[in-house]
Amino acid sequence: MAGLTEDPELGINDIKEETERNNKHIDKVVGVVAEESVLGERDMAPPAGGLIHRSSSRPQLDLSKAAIQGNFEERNPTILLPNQSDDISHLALDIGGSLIKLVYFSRHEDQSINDKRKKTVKERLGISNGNRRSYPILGGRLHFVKFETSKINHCLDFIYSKQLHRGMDARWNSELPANENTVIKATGGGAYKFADLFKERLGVSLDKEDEMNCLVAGANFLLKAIRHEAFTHMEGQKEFVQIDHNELFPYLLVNIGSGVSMIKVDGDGKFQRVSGTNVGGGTYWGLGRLLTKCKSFDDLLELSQRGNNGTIDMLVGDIYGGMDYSKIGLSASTIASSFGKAISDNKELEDYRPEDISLSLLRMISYNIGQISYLNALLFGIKRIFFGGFFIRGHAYTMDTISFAVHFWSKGEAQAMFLRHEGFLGALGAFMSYEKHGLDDLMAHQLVERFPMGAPYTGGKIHGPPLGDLNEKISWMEKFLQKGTEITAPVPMAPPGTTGLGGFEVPSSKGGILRSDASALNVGVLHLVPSLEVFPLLADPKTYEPNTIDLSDHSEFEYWFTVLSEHLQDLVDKAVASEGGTDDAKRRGDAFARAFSAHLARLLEEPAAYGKLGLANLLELREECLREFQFVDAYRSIKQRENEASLAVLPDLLIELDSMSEETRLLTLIEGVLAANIFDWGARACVDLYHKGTIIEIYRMSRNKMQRPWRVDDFDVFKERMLGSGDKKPPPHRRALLFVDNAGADVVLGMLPLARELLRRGTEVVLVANSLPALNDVTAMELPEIVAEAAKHCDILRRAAEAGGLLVDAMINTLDGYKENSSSVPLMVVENGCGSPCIDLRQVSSELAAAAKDADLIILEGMGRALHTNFNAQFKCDALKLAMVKNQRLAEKLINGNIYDCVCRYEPLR
Ligand SMILES: Nc1ncnc2c1ncn2[C@@H]1O[C@H](COP(=O)(O)OP(=O)(O)O)[C@@H](O)[C@H]1O
Ligand SMILES: CC(C)(COP(=O)(O)O)[C@@H](O)C(=O)NCCC(=O)O
Ligand SMILES: [Mn+2]
Repeated sequence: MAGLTEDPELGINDIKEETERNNKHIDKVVGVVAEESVLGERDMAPPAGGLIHRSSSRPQLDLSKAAIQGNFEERNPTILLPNQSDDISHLALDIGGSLIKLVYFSRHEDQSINDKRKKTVKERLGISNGNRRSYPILGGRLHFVKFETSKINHCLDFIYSKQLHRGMDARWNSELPANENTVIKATGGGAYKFADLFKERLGVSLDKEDEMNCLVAGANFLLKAIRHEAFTHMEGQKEFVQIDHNELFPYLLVNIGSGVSMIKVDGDGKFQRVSGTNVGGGTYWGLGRLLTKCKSFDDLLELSQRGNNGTIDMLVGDIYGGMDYSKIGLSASTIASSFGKAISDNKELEDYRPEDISLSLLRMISYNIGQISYLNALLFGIKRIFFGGFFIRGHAYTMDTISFAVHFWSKGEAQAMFLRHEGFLGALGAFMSYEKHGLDDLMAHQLVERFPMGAPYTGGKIHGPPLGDLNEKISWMEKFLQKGTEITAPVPMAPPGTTGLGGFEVPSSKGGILRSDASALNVGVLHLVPSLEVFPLLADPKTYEPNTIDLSDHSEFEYWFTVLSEHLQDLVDKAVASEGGTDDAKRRGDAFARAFSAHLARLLEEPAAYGKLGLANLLELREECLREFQFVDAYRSIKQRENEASLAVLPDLLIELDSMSEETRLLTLIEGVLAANIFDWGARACVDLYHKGTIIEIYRMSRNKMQRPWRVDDFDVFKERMLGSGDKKPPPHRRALLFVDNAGADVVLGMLPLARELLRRGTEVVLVANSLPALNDVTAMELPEIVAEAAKHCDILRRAAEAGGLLVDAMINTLDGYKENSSSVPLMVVENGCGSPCIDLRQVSSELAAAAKDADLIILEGMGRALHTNFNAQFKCDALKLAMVKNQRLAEKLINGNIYDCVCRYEPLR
């Protein structure tokens, strides 16, 4: 299998070498997946005995004279440790008998743009400086990688090449000498065994942390902080589970590494190692290697997929002459004795197929561990068992076998669960043990998992030296594709029925769905964004599910796979054009297309590879992928052109609106929002439409076609809330949050006039827009200028924008005489914290969260924000969801309607 790697900065070893050797022997490239890197000279750590002299002192954090930096009222102020001389590394290791696991942190570049809009919004909303957390986590990324312990030199070279052994400050400032007192937290036996080697090669001390402590700390962190970390795996079906923090304990943690530990966990730091077994991952790999001559663990696992253990295991039927032993509930295919047939006098090792041996061994060991785990769960009255360790390897058959054993023996009482970061528990725990990095209380909403290029294939492996820059990344992609055609083709499946279904009470993973390495899970990079918050107006954040479309339904995934694949070329063209169409842009465009196709192919093969996947995640993945190849804003010029065209007709529209009665005007405004939502460059049907007329023509056409009742039409209820009935005049809403969608007509001719109406009625309006570009969506950065332009033609908008501090720059010369308008309700703009056409309201900017506190009306607009996501979301205030459906299948599925049907769903707070 072609190997892309997990880490964004890593490339496949062979490919890297190819690049350096000027394209010779390209045929080596694909199909070879070395587990670890062979690093180029420039990345090599100094040889043993070299460079940095020893220091035996074991540094501690010096908290004396610790002081809060900046504002004391901030929730998580930065803490300065002036007397802290030793530089704390943000790398932690778990050096096990088989594998070295590495977790490291890289800091974000400081991206805070302190523009005036943000400042005024913050002042108005009474927020100081977000909620930055304490020293030194100011946002960053957590990376996960692994090496074989036998190749520890590659690991040392990797650490050296990334300068992970230098403390944070030294890494950030290359002028600073490496601090000889740097300590690295490490756990696992290798922390003792290799301490001297680390000192000699890297000049760092390993600060040893207890292994069990780390496993538990890692597991607790993952289960609390990462959404959908745990999943069940039965009969080939993965199901992600969200565990309530309050109901987490007690559980049994079974870590299947080289050996197996069973730990009863009762709380944070509260645990007891209750059992273990020496028959573990090392046994499978060790015995398997001897018996099959396999060269790698993955090969051994792969062999098992084609095996039939019935040729080597003694089955009940073998003993009972083909019959079941039904009295005690054993079918003829139950394994009576693993490897029992090998007692045969007339067969030698060579007479057995390696495939059969591997499967027999895998089943024996997995089943045995499942059974011992169950017994311990029974002994301690525990219902939940989490399995970790790299033996599991996300392998479907292994998980099914373990689940089966637990389910069978406990008669369904106990449940086996697995973890996406299976093998990294200890390393994460060691990482957590650094004091004062503030990570321990991070919440799920502050972590965003990303799968940068390199992610499509299995997680955590290092295949080559770190890629230095964008250029290396691109050439890696280019090389990859020259040979990597198989990446876009579905992975071939093993013929059905060859996976050895005859066996003990069969975990019924079908041969047909077990594919080579397909289910091994990808581990992404965790982005820590401490300023993200849960949207406070969600009725119930615990049950909130942003995605309307669940892509675990395979036909659904296939449909969207096709839609996104077909749209890809058009997107690449736009992206390349947005960067001037240069050769460099073309190269990046190609690389982007390859990377995104690779993601799609990986997901087609294993939809759960990146965790729980909804349509919103897929759309966001595409945007992330664009950004990765430095396409900042692919639709920039399209947005500009449409803004200008729309702003030119806005004055006429406003005059027309003002001539109407209140009632007609409200209807026309909502119609206008729906009609203008047709300008969506992400929808195939609409893009085809744009070739048929000018923006204004299409807008008119769209408006003329508006016919009530819309497919979902709650307008009358909304109107009553706004205008009342008879003499009853309801009070206006206090504050409305308008989640805007597309630039151009959508925002200018649709949402702005609606905002203006609300302002006129005395409602404060907050326009909520994307922090980063996505398709042709308008961003929070772009809005003030658009509003300023519109305000030139409209008093209401002008006064409100002034009151909201939006016109600080833009209107400086046109505002004489309108300086103070304290009487006007303000119009504000806040960013939503995301860069996607959809929105997950569990992760919004602190700015939006603050703005939400006084809001009693939210209006979600567009397909991405109101249909793909949040269609079923419930709020603590009135909510209006407005969108035109620009996709036939979605229209049929969601509203039993047709393309271009409209949704006006109003859900008043009851
Ligand atoms: N690439 C690999 N090389 C060796 N063993 C692997 C590999 N991938 C998975 N394994 C399995 O994982 C086990 C090691 O798991 P791990 O959790 O890292 O434990 P340890 O800390 O004892 O090294 C091995 O014994 C083997 O069964
Ligand atoms: C990406 C989008 C959600 C953006 O829609 P919007 O929120 O702008 O209304 C939408 O264009 C979409 O679902 N496009 C893919 C479907 C298609 O091309 O038919
Ligand atoms: Mn959009």
